[in-house]
Amino acid sequence: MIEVRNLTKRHRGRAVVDDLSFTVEPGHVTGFLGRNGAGKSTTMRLMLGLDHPCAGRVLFDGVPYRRLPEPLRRVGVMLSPPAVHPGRTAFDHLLWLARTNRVPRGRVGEVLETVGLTGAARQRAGSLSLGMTQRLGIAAALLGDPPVLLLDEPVNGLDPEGVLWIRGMLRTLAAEGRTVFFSSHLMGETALTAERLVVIGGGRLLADTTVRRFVEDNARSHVRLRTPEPGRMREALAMSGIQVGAAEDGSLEVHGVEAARLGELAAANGVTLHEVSTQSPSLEEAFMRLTGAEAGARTEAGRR
Ligand SMILES: Nc1ncnc2c1ncn2[C@@H]1O[C@H](COP(=O)(O)OP(=O)(O)OP(=O)(O)O)[C@@H](O)[C@H]1O
Repeated sequence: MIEVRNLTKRHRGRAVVDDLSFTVEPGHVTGFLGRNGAGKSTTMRLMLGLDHPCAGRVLFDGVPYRRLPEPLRRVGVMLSPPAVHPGRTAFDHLLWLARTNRVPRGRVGEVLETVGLTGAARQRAGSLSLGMTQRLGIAAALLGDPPVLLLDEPVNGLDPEGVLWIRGMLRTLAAEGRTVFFSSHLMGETALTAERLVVIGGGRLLADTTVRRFVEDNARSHVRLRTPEPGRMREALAMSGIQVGAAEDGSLEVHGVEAARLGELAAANGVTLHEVSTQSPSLEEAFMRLTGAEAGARTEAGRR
């Protein structure tokens, strides 16, 4: 479990992480989302003791990172891009990490296999593709078989196959009872990978909830209507006091009215429909709505 308590960091008097508190539980994949400059990297650095907080603390199963006796065995970390010596082979990079952390040598081959890098074990790290370097970073994070994983943008640089692989990997690790926390700016990917979300804006906590709840709370579904008679459909809707918007593809968008009612209305008015479908909102829509509202509120507060 990771506990972030009242974490605060100021740079030149400005709070970039502002009284941030959240808990990351084991057994789930938790995504860490925020717009550019929201404070994700600073938070991660503070979590790992790479930066000193002005206030607050972060505990990994009750212990601050710096006080963990064998950190590699307690918290697997991958910062983006992974820090790898370009002249060392993938194998030697992991062997060096294993030796300096009292991890058995045999574990190196195991994690190389887990991340699909066995064939590239003797390749110098500097000659690995971005996707392979990410895999090597994940191998290093897994080396100590830690109960907690903290990954900064683990999907960066991975091809579609790699993205699928990491999704399965993170879910498997969480299903094994580990605490899995990863930052990302890819909403679609986060929605598919994470069960829980921590969302920050302006260094403050905006949401700490499940992906499903976050979407339900921050975005609404709507009905899409496609018709060869948009003018007549608009008229029929207007007669019933229903407001309608237009999507970029020319279809009509209706909020707050059930698809069945719209179909019946079209039939009653003799309007041909080619599509009546309920569109579920995406994590991206929910995120934009929440973080947009929060950024607007901060701008307003700044003006006052
Ligand atoms: N050493 C520093 N000195 C001054 N300001 C800093 C410093 N480090 C970070 N900041 C500021 O703190 C804010 C948060 O930065 P941070 O890199 O943590 O955000 P982020 O959410 O990781 O963004 P991104 O997705 O762009 O990486 C930014 O406004 C940044 O300019």
